[in-house]
Amino acid sequence: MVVCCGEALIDMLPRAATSGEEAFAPFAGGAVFNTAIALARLGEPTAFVTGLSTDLFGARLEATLEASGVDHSRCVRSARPTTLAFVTLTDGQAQYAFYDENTAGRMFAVEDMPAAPEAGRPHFFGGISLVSEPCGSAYEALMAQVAPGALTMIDPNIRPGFITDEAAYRARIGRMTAMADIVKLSDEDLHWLEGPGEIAPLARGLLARGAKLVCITEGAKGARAFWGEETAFVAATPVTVVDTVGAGDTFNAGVLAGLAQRGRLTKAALERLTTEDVSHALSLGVRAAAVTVSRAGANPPRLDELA
Ligand SMILES: Nc1ncnc2c1ncn2[C@@H]1O[C@H](COP(=O)(O)OP(=O)(O)OP(=O)(O)O)[C@@H](O)[C@H]1O
Ligand SMILES: O=C(O)C(=O)C[C@H](O)[C@H](O)CO
Repeated sequence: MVVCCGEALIDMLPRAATSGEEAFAPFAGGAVFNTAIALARLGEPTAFVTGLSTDLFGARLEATLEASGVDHSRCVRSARPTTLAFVTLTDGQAQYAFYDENTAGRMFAVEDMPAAPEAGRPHFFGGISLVSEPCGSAYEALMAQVAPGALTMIDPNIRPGFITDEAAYRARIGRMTAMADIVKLSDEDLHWLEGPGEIAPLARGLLARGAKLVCITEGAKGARAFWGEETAFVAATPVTVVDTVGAGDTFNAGVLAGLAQRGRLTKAALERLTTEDVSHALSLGVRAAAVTVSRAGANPPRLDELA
């Protein structure tokens, strides 16, 4: 079972109203929520840890978790509101404005979890929860608790417009990427974190700081991976893009599910990665993400929708 830890929110997506005025429609989202849903729909046993509101949107998020078969028994319920993300689209490319003041997700605390963390299970972290406080500190502490005994993966999913204390955020992502066995970054995230330059040496810098596998996504081009002295590339699946919401999140689930299918989702097994393992994982990530970009909101695919 993979444990996904981070934000569940509502993406408000622009819709042309019949009157011609602007309107927004709610879709279940949050980077880590999307990864959890995608993993379960790809057939991997999945648990989700977050601060979940009991409001109308929280109930909708919980219903989506339930319908997708995600174990949500460790979510912290509260009457605080659900975090909202207002999305603008330019040629399908999403930009986000987040509203997380005093929300159930932002106020998440490890000590409020109804059951103890699942030590020993693979854990996934990321998203805007690593920017805000107090949840950022809570997820970092949870990662520090599980990382010595369990495989961990991080996708910081960097949203520069949302970061207020850049020095503190850079320090946190530096500590968490050094703790993680698998680091995923988009090419834009890689340059925001590591500066300008060729992708390969920047990715290898992350390997030198402790990661065993680094995945770099390049939008419509596809995705690359770096491990040991090796590298692999899988081209994106060409599709008609509706919106890119959840592309990277679904890709992450494909990578985790692909590694699990090859028996590589433990710290020890990750040391013995082969090109076939990584190509299988990248290819599942790329194919699943292509379905996500081809429909509205994140809404990741089930395994039987990949054909
Ligand atoms: N236009 C596209 N056509 C086909 N596949 C795409 C397209 N855009 C993205 N993808 C797939 O999704 C993967 C992740 O996309 P991207 O690099 O944009 O990640 P990201 O920036 O983390 O995404 P997001 O933050 O929107 O979730 C890509 O590697 C690719 O496989
Ligand atoms: O949770 C995050 O970090 C997000 O960026 C969430 C977005 O609103 C969206 O659901 C996924 O990219």
